[in-house]
Amino acid sequence: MDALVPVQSAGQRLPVRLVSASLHRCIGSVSIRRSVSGFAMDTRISSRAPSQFTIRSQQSDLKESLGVASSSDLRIKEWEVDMYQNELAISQGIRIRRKPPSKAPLGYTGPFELRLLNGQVADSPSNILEEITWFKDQEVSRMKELNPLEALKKAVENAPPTRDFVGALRTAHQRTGFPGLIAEVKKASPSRGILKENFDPVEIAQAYERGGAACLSVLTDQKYFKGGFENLEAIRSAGVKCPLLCKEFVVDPWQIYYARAKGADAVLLIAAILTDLEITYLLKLSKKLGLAALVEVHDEREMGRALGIEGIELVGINNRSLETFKVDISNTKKLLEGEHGRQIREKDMIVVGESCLFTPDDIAYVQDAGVKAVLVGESIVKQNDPEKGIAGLFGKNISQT
Ligand SMILES: O=C(O)c1ccccc1NCC(=O)[C@H](O)[C@H](O)COP(=O)(O)O
Repeated sequence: MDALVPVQSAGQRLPVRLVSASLHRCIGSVSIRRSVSGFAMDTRISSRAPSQFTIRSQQSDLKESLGVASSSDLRIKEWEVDMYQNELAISQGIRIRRKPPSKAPLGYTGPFELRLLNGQVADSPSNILEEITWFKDQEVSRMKELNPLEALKKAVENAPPTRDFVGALRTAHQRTGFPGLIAEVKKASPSRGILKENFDPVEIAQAYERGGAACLSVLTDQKYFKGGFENLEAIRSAGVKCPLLCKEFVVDPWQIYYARAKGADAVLLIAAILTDLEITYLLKLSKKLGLAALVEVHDEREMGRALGIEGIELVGINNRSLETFKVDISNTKKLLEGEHGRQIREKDMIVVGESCLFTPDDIAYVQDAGVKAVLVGESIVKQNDPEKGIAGLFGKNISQT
């Protein structure tokens, strides 16, 4: 397993001196906790009915490595690390909390007492993205029980090679003169409700491919988008050649392995819910597994963060705020102006214009702003014939024929 890169990345400022100092002291614990929650501990403890003895000895290994004496000390350490993680996220302008706030465990004394005493902490999600993120955290824990990491790693080793997602977008852009299309296979969304009643993911995917899509985006979230990993698998096994983006809310490295095992060629990393360190790490992991990563941003701050992270090839600008649902395609133009636009051109990154694109004028608008690819769902999935929907969107048949 890759070692985690240092917690404090270049240029990052933490809000409180005390926390900064504590974070440095805690780097060891953060790394341990991240590898614990992401990989080692959950997987080992959950792997097929371990005996009480195994669990106890694993816990005592962990206690030893953390230098704690009792289970209550361990709970305190874990809780503290979550709090540090929150501080780090806040310092990067991330508003989405990764978990519902929890009270300090009994016996805790330390810097977070001050925050808890001062702050009014809302314990229900502040917006839909936060709600999804909290739900995902729980869902992933349950899914890990059923699919331990070690088994997933074996599946990944035996999986067929991935397809070149970024290459397909570049080729389509060169071939058609239009932005390469990532066509979204989506039955429903929180903002728009049900988009297509008789939803057949394979039929839609095949129609998109015939219509000239370069890549497909497949919603795998069940609760909020009525998607599923079975759709990803079915599209892959039906012989669709377009590279596939697993459209998920990634909060844990385990999900990257899972996406790869289920046939994805690319994953989505949403800057609004992930810290710079997490994006850096998930990006490296994705590359290691042969997956492309689409890093999605919505505002100037997130774009600035993405540009500071080494190795990002694909940046998506979402015209929809995932917190308020407000849509505005001039967001793409705004984020590509000035210094950010200059850096993107210099690095030859592919920018993907995402959401709310309905007409040839919309496509021309985001293309003029500088995108080389677009991600489109609603306007084409809703059509009786999604193949024709693509021609309507571009004002032209963009298929090979
Ligand atoms: O679309 C939503 O309601 C939504 C809510 C919370 C998180 C993500 C959400 N959507 C993801 C997307 O942004 C779109 O699926 C994608 O960009 C395509 O957009 P569109 O062409 O407008 O369907």
